[in-house]
Amino acid sequence: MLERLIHSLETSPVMKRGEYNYFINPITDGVPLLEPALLREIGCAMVRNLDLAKIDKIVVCEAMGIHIGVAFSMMTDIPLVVVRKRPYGLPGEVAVHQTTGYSKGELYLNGVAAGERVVIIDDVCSTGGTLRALISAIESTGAEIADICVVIGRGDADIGRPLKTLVKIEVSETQVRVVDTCL
Ligand SMILES: O=P(O)(O)OC[C@H]1O[C@H](OP(=O)(O)OP(=O)(O)O)[C@H](O)[C@@H]1O
Ligand SMILES: Nc1nc2[nH]cnc2c(=O)[nH]1
Repeated sequence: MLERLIHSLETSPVMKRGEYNYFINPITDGVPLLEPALLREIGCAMVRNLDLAKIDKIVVCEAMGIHIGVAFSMMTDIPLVVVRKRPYGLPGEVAVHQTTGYSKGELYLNGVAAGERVVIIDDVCSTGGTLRALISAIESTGAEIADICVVIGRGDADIGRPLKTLVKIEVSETQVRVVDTCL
């Protein structure tokens, strides 16, 4: 279990984005190639690790939450909401600011309503800026966040809530090391 993910991480190249050591991996970048078996491995691990009782919606963030969210939605039959990086101007749309280790932008949430129970999933949590933005957007709708899970955790970001990770990594200038797993 998780052998494919661990192998793909420990063979990931690392590049500089400013001062930030950015690892490149199929799950977090879609390149060079996303193997179905890797996606299945992650979907199964998420189903095992998340509390899915009475969940109305899965919330993911564009872009690299989408393939994970699609796999998870098809395995659980729970509908998927994609938080986008451009506005649609629909009634009730919530805009929040996102800051990561190497970028800043706006996120736009549609399709989540007061009283609903949602889970948030994403590819990676590093500074926690994206998850904090998603949490703030969902809280402002009056929906309840039942669980949060990322495939990869790097660092010890505080998102103000419990965070489940399938694997934890350390990233140096040249290398990714898996230091813990959910198993
Ligand atoms: O914990 P953080 O520092 O916020 O980093 C994590 C976020 O960074 C990446 O998103 P990014 O905004 O780079 O966009 P992408 O998904 O389009 O690659 C990734 O998909 C996470 O959502
Ligand atoms: N691919 C990739 N996505 C990220 N999102 C936040 N940090 C990283 C990183 O180092 N690599």
